[in-house]
Amino acid sequence: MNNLTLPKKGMPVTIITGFLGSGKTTLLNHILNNKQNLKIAVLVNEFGDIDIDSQLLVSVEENMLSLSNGCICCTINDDLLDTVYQVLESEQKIDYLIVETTGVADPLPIILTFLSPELRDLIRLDSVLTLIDAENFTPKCFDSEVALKQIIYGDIILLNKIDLVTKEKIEQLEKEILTIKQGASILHCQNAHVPLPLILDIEQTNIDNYAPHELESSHDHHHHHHDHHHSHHLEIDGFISVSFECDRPLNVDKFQNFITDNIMAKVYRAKGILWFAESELKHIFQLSGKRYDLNTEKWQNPPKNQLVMIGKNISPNELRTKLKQCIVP
Ligand SMILES: Nc1nc2c(ncn2[C@@H]2O[C@H](COP(=O)(O)OP(=O)(O)OP(=O)(O)O)[C@@H](O)[C@H]2O)c(=O)[nH]1
Repeated sequence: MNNLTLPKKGMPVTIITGFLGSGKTTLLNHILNNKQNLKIAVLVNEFGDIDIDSQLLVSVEENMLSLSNGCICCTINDDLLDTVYQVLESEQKIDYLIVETTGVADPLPIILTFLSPELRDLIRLDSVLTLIDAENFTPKCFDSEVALKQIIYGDIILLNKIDLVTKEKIEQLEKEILTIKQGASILHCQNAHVPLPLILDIEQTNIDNYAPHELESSHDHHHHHHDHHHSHHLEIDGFISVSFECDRPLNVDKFQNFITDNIMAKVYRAKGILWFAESELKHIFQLSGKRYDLNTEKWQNPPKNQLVMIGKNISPNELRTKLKQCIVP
């Protein structure tokens, strides 16, 4: 990152957006692993009510801030402001702030918060990066309005997971993305590996692209752009999030059956930390679309199970009941 000369006016902020499972956390880890001496604060926001992402991130010590309580695009705008002030007032000088939105966040209210009078003289919104899952993306954007907005408001589109598709599919995806956003800047990547000078401190967000009435006090944003209430947080574009926690081990065979019989058919995205009676290791479960994997590492804390599942038309009670049947008696 020799090209970075920081800071310019105000602390730079990069927003990472992109649909469920597209590779946002993978990109954040890539940035944190290659940031060299840059002091980065990260703000992650989870759709589910268990904060799994911060456990999957490489350690950033005290500069890791988490907003779990729903979706930052909606009613926790004030929390977002407070958290940003906290970063700005931090005793150790922070060079850069990276915000990872949930996979179902509309990025516009978040962008507007950073461009609002409360923040725009203190920070500099550098760019909005949008991850796209090359394997699972469809032109209909999963019938999700937010997925479409993530592309429209992205300054750079990272077409990720290119290892899982053919060259022809990549070309076709590019065309589809360009019909959604004319003139989009698209980078291809695998495991979100892109040289950092191409994505950080690139000054791509142009405040002039946003109408003056949108750039008013951030306190008003969600009234203008969203009129849903707190209780709708976990149901956006028909996606609902179901969480499961328990401090007894699961039977691995029963869990495998649970995945094939229930999760694969109905759940679009799942992630979790799992404890199996048959293993002394911690298992990290990741599913997006039709693909899942289980990785292992050593437990650092007392073992337990934490799983978040996101999908449309899924029944929280049914999923939780079936998961309970996987617990070793
Ligand atoms: N094969 C392949 N897998 C990838 C690639 N990038 C990410 N993954 C995997 O895709 C899964 C989802 O990646 P994440 O980075 O957690 O996605 P995310 O956008 O943060 O997910 P949410 O926050 O839940 O929306 C993980 O299992 C990653 O290891 C890639 O380029 N190729």
